[in-house]
Amino acid sequence: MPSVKSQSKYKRILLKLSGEALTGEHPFGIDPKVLDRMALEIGQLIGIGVQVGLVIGGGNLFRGAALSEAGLDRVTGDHMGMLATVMNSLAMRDALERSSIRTRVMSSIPMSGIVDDHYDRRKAIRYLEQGDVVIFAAGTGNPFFTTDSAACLRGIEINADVVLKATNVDGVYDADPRKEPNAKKYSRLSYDEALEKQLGVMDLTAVCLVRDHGMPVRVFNMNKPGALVNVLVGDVEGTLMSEEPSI
Ligand SMILES: Nc1ncnc2c1ncn2[C@@H]1O[C@H](COP(=O)(O)OP(=O)(O)OP(=O)(O)O)[C@@H](O)[C@H]1O
Ligand SMILES: O=c1ccn([C@@H]2O[C@H](COP(=O)(O)O)[C@@H](O)[C@H]2O)c(=O)[nH]1
Repeated sequence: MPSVKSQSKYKRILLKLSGEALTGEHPFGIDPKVLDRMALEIGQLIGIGVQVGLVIGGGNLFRGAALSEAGLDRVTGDHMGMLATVMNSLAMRDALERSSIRTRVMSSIPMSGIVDDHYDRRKAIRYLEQGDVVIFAAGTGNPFFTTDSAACLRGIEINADVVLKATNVDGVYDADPRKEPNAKKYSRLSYDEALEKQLGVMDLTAVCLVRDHGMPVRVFNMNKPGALVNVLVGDVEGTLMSEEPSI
C-alpha cells in the first residue's frame, strides 16, 4: 500500500460502493469485515484531507428489477431497493463512527429519526468542508434509477473531482468479464465508447449524465485491499472513463 502521507490527486471525491460487494464472505447481507476495511481506507483519505461523499448500492439486499421479475410491482420493488441503500448506509455510518470518523447520512427520502438529514446540497458541501464523510442514502429518491445514477448525480452536484465506482470487477472490459473470460480490460475509455458498445458495468443513464457534465469516473475493484488509497495517492487502478479515447 502506498504511503498515506503522499499528496492526493483529488480534493473531493464521490465514492460509490457496490452493495453486492458488501456481502464479502457471507452468502447475502452485510459482512462487517468489508465495512471495517472500507472504513479504515476512507479514514486514511480523511487523514490526508480528502473530502469524501459516499453512495452505497443496495444489490446485496434488494433490486427493483429482480423483485419485479419475481412478480412484485416495479415501483414498490424500487422503493424497497432504495430502503436497502439506507440500511447499508446506516451500517457504513456505524463502521465509520467506530473508527472515530465523523459521518452524516443524508437521505433523498425524508426519514426523520433514522438518518441525520434530508438531502440538501449546500448543507452536504458544508459538512464535506468541515471534514465529515457524507453518505447520500436512498439513491435519487425516484424509482427506475440506480445508485450509479445517484452517485453521478450527487458527484456533479457537490462538484466532486471524480466519481470512483468501487465494485466487484477490476475495471471496464469489452464484455462482461464474469461471463466472458477472454474479455479485454480498458485502462481508459470515452463516455461515447461506453454508450455505443453498451458496456454493462454502469447503467447508461449514469454514463449520459457524466458525459454531459464532463465528470471523470474511475472503476476499480473494492475487494482488493489498499485499492482505494492507491487510486488517490498511488499507482493506476482499474479503468478511467472520460472524454479521452480508449487504450
Ligand atoms: N463490460 C463490462 N466490464 C466490466 N463489468 C461488467 C461489464 N458488463 C457487465 N459487467 C458487470 O457489471 C457488474 C458491476 O456492476 P453493477 O452495477 O452490477 O455492480 P454494483 O454497482 O457493484 O452493484 P450494486 O447494485 O450491488 O451496487 C460486474 O459484476 C460485472 O459482472
Ligand atoms: O435512484 C434510485 C436508486 C436505486 N433504486 C432502487 O434501489 C435498488 C438498489 O440500487 P442498485 O443501484 O441496484 O444497487 C435498484 O435496483 C433500484 O431498485 C431506485 O429505484 N432509484
